[in-house]
Amino acid sequence: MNKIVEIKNLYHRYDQDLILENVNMEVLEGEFLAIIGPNGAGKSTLLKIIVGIIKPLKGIVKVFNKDVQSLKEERKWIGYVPQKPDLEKYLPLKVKDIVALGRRVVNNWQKLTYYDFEIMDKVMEDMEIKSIEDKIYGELSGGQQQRVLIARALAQEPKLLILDEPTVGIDVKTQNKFYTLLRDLKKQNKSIILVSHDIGIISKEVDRLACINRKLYLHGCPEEIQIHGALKELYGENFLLLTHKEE
Ligand SMILES: Nc1ncnc2c1ncn2[C@@H]1O[C@H](COP(=O)(O)OP(=O)(O)OP(=O)(O)O)[C@@H](O)[C@H]1O
Repeated sequence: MNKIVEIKNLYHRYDQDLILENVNMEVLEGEFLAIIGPNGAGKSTLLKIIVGIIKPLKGIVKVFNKDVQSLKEERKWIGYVPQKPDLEKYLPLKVKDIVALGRRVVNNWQKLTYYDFEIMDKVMEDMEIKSIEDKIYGELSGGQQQRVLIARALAQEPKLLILDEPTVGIDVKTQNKFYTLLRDLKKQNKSIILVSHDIGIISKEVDRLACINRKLYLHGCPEEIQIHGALKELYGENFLLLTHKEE
């Protein structure tokens, strides 16, 4: 199966602090990988390296079989939902303007077409924000803002979706809808990387889990991680990981 992301011997530091140490992992086409680990473990940093926003200190990072720093057109195939960006402070944009950014990235900032609007409508309906499309983003609740950011990333129709704690502040109903959406994307052979602290939910949804705390502790299916006691090693507590993955 095609490797969409391949990371070898990755190291990164901020100032003198080593944040990632010898991380090796991969994400296959159509695979749903969740990254878990305690606060400050380096998860967001790893995502930013995969997206190409941060250049690592050392190591190989390939996305779509190319060095991530050399991606050109392929960069548009990556949809990224960052953790708590404070867009609203700077931009008085409406919901639909932010979702449109996802389409503009793909169509090279050309005038939006009928097709672009169709996609925007679909993702806004999926994230239940169509009714607030004319509202100013900065005036929405935290959960509503998060849905807009997810819709923006989905509007790109990405081949690789990278999500940094996307469901924080989102109500349970919308969270369920969101996971259903992720399942649909997986069926379309899209790859997904999700950082989340919600171990219970994600262990039901994902193909593999990567446990990170500076180093990669384990990279395997949720059941395998439970057997190896990686969560205990990671969090220093005895974790009961509930895996009810349906066939
Ligand atoms: N731009 C930066 N400059 C300096 N240090 C940073 C920077 N970004 C992150 N760090 C530090 O690097 C470490 C890892 O941060 P990171 O955000 O990657 O962790 P995380 O696993 O995503 O944490 P959380 O679960 O709390 O979101 C933290 O100690 C953080 O303070």
